[in-house]
Amino acid sequence: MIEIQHLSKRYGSKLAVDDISATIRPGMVTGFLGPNGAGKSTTMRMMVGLDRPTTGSVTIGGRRYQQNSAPLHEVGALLEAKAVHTGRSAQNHLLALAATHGIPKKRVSEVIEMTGLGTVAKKRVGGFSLGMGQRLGIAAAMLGDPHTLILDEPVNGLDPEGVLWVRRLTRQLANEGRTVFLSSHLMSEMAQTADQVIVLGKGKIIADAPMSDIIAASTGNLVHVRTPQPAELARVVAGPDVSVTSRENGLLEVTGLDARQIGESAASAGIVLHELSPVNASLEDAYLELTNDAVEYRTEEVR
Ligand SMILES: Nc1ncnc2c1ncn2[C@@H]1O[C@H](COP(=O)(O)OP(=O)(O)OP(=O)(O)O)[C@@H](O)[C@H]1O
Repeated sequence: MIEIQHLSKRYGSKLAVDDISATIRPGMVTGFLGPNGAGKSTTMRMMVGLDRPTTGSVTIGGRRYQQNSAPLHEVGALLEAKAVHTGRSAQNHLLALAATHGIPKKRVSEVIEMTGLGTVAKKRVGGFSLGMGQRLGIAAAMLGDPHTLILDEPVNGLDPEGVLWVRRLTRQLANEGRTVFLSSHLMSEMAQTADQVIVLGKGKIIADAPMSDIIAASTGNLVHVRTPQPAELARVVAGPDVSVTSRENGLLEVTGLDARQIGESAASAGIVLHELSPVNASLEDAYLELTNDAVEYRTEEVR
């Protein structure tokens, strides 16, 4: 379990993380979502003691990272995939890491196997692609067989097969009862990976909810109705939770009823319909809407 309490981080005049509190539970995959610059990496760095909080605290398994006597057994983290001595082979990098943490050599072979690095384990890390670097980073995070995994953009640079692999691996680790916390700026990726999602925007938490709730909220029941009798239709569908908005030439936007209910009301009143179409906002739209005010760097629209 990771507990974040009133955590803030200021860099000069920039408040990168702004008083956030959250609990990240074991046995599930928690996604950490937000646009570039939202403060995800800074939060994750504070979790593992690489950055010092300006205020507040983070504990993992009830202790601050620095208080863990065997941190690699408690927490595995992938933060900067390429933060590796590039002259070494992947295997030697992992062996050195294992040796300094009292981890047996056998475990190195296991994580190499687990991350699919077998064929490149003896190659110099300097020549690794971004994807292979990510796999090596995940191998290093897994070395101590930790209870908690913190992965910053783990699918970055991976091919589709690699993305699927990360998804299965994180699911398996969560099923084993571990705490799995991973960041992404892609809603589509998170939708398929995370059980719970924390959305960060400009250093603040703007949502902390089960993924299924976020998906359900994004598919509200807006229905487009086109009819030559808009006033009559508005009258027959009227109700306390129903709203009807008139758009251009006979198009009505109805919320609060689904297409079947509207169609049946229209039929029983003898109203002609030219169009009856449910409009489902995509999950990506919901995410953009959620983070719209919280985007740090906006690309100017090309004219
Ligand atoms: N060492 C630093 N010094 C000054 N500002 C920093 C530092 N690290 C991060 N920042 C700023 O803090 C804010 C949050 O950055 P952070 O990297 O945590 O965001 P992020 O959500 O991880 O985004 P990305 O996906 O782009 O990495 C940004 O405005 C960034 O420029």
